[in-house]
Amino acid sequence: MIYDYDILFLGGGLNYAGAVTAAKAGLRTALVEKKMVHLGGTCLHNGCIPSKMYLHAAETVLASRKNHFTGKIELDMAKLDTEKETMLSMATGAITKQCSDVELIDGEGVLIAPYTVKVADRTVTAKHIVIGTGSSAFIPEGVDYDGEDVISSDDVLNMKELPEKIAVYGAGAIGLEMASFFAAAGVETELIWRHDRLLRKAHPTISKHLMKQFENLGVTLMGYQTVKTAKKTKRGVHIVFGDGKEHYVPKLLVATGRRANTDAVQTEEVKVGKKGIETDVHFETTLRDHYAVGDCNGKIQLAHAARAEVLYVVRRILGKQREAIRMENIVKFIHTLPSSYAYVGKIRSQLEDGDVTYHESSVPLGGLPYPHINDADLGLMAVYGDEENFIIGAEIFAPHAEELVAIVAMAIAGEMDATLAKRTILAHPTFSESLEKSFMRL
Ligand SMILES: Cc1cc2nc3c(=O)[nH]c(=O)nc-3n(C[C@H](O)[C@H](O)[C@H](O)COP(=O)(O)OP(=O)(O)OC[C@H]3O[C@@H](n4cnc5c(N)ncnc54)[C@H](O)[C@@H]3O)c2cc1C
Ligand SMILES: NC(=O)c1ccc[n+]([C@@H]2O[C@H](COP(=O)([O-])OP(=O)(O)OC[C@H]3O[C@@H](n4cnc5c(N)ncnc54)[C@H](O)[C@@H]3O)[C@@H](O)[C@H]2O)c1
Repeated sequence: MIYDYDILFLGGGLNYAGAVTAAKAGLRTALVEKKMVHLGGTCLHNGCIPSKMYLHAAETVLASRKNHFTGKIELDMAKLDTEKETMLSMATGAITKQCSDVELIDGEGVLIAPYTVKVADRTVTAKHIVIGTGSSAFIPEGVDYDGEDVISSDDVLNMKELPEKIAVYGAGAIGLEMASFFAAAGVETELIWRHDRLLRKAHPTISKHLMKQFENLGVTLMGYQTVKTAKKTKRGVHIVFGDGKEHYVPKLLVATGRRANTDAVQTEEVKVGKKGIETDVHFETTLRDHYAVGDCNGKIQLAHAARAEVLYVVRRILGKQREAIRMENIVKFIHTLPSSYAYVGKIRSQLEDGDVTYHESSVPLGGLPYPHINDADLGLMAVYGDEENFIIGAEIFAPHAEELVAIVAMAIAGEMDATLAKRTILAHPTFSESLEKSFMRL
């Protein structure tokens, strides 16, 4: 069969990185994106980048509330939104430029048969197809999303002014990040979730301290609650909880997870499961030469995971990839304020459930001058070693924990044991010196 392309990427989120690599390697490459002005996908336009920009701004407001500052700093959301749009259009322009050797096809693509994608009235074929159609906000039954008062993270990241009060439903990555953003920015914030603790699977001290951190921010914690119905009314959003109690709030942010976008798959040979498009360890679907990467395969919903997966697929097609990706080596984090939670490798709850002997070395940050200066008295560094004291994981609760955890991520990838790690002498005064201390005590 003669194909139009060697490789076609369906969806232009992190898939673009794979398309650029494939085209550079000389493959005839196409990328189909239904919203070409949003090339770069959710991470760039409605996810990682704008949310971190917002958190960074709110962090400044929070820091300015300390006693030794005078005056009141407020967040101008309209100006922040304008700056965000400028930054995003620059970044989209840069990505488009990188794609100069990729044929960009603007439109919604559907895999209608093996090796065949239909975009409007055009049908194109490719020897390899990489699906990267992402995910969308999941709205639970009974919740009437309207995009104005009952909103999703997409709507928050396009807000032109802050509400006076908001309730956030769901305590995963988005719920915790956005509750931190609103509270730090001075919005009266409620956090509603269905379990007793926050971050139930995290180190128990971190879980406890994160709750304390939210209390310190002034967030009203409403655990053990499910929202049965939520609907906009004249008095605000009317919420009825599972136990029948009623509540009114001006705005409700629904952050109860994201579901894989799988509608583009219209051929039975590619199996779609409950979590997303089914794939093996090589991200190949049930149909040979057809791959699914990123959020749509339901494995890990993170931008760097999506990027690693698509690059893995392209390198494998080019015959350059030998080892499968170790999913445990992917750093996971939640950006809360002032301390964030990050982990890599195995965490304590997984180690407790398994039958491996492990050691834990934890260093609390409370009482140390440098964390105190940085409002991180609730922080903790926990590093885990196996029976032979090889480093197998870490959980960190500290400002920008997602950066600090990189040290451990590299130690794990490099199969370092505690003896080698102990050779490291890190700077003072920093957060990383507490990590050095946890290596020393392992
Ligand atoms: C608020 C928020 C904050 C986040 N923060 C972080 C963070 O800090 N760090 C992190 O790692 N991750 C974060 N994430 C997750 C991250 O954004 C996603 O994991 C990542 O974007 C997934 O990339 P993807 O390429 O799989 O999908 P996407 O980026 O969603 O890209 C999919 C693309 O496919 C297109 N598409 C869909 N269907 C079709 C079709 N039929 N035809 C053509 N095109 C189609 C879409 O328009 C889209 O551009 C965040 C997510 C959200 C919502
Ligand atoms: N810093 C980051 O890396 C970052 C930031 C934001 C988002 N993300 C990614 O985006 C994805 C989506 O984030 P999210 O917070 O929406 O999802 P999530 O899976 O992290 O959390 C969803 C929350 O909603 C709850 N929930 C699920 N179904 C529910 C239901 N029917 N009723 C009530 N509660 C329910 C869950 O118990 C959980 O607390 C995450 O998987 C994450 O990987 C990552």
